[in-house]
Amino acid sequence: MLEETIAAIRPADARALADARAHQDRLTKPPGSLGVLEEVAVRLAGAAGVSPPPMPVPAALAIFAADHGVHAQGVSPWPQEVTQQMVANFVAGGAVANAFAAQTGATVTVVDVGVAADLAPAPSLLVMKAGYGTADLSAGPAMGVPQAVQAVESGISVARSLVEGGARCLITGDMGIANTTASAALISAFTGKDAALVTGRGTGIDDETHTRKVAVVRRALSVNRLGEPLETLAGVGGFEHAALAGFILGGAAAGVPVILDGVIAGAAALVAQALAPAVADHCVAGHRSAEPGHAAALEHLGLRPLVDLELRLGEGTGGLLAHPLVCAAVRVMHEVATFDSAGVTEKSG
Ligand SMILES: O=C(O)c1ccc[n+]([C@@H]2O[C@H](COP(=O)([O-])O)[C@@H](O)[C@H]2O)c1
Ligand SMILES: Cc1cc2nc[nH]c2cc1C
Repeated sequence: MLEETIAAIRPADARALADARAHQDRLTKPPGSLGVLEEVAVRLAGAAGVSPPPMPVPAALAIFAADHGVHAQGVSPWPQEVTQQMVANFVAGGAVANAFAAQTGATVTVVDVGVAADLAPAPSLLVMKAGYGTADLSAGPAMGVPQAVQAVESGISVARSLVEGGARCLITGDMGIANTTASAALISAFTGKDAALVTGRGTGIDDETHTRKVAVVRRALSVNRLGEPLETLAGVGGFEHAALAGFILGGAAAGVPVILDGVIAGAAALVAQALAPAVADHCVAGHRSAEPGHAAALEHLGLRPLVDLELRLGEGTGGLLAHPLVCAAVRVMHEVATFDSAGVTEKSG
């Protein structure tokens, strides 16, 4: 399933990109006046292979949840049970992600890919466990490569079934206490940036904890074999990173744009990009997280974040906030009159 998905991912279509740029310049606005939004619409045209690209509606958010053995190293101020408690909150509709999803009309699917407990069944909860939390990545591999592949394929199948159900835009979400440690390790491994530059304060840690967290990330990078992308993922990643990498690949393979949330999605997108370099052509960076590794990941992916509101929540919140901007960018391509059709005189010279 993974190989077939990677093989189905096409780079941006050059003809659709050129058509979209030309169309932007015929619309009744000074060329370039919509700034970054013009580039977003052009990107989506390239990804879809047609200009104008389809409207990215309806949108579907998938929140992948998992626990992390590295929590035992004291890298997060929150107890591990918060992961399962927040999953229950998502399912009950009480989290920020639920409010933002309602605001933009996105559906919410919650996927347990490795929470360290069995959760109460619910219609909006998919149970696709690759384990009950990872092993401590600072002591050895977080998971086996077969487990990583299983979680990646879970993400692919969630993307596929959302698209089969009618979704025309996928938004990444995550939940996992201590997952900013794994994110920093993945980002350092894939970008080559030093651990100290990409390790942040996650949910809010003091200086002493941050120093320990940087050391934990360094240890993770030295005790694990960092070679093939799946080996690196299995060594220092989390089950939600694996599933998110699959979700991103699955959306790209299905020809549906994927709006990335924060640092966890950024780390997962690096895995996806290492497996299928063209995948970034199908992604939009919803926002830039306050977590320092996120900017490094986005730079490596060649993506420019749409909003920067100093968010550091995860759950898909930054991706959800960007969705109306992406919709507006595409709507312009469908509805705005051209200089010819509206009889507006073009600039001279
Ligand atoms: O999305 C982000 O950029 C982001 C930045 C900081 C924290 N988070 C969320 O906070 C949790 C991880 O934080 P921590 O401090 O436990 O590693 C996890 O549930 C993430 O969704 C998310
Ligand atoms: C309360 C809480 C909510 C979250 N949502 C995503 N990560 C989170 C971490 C905490 C601690």
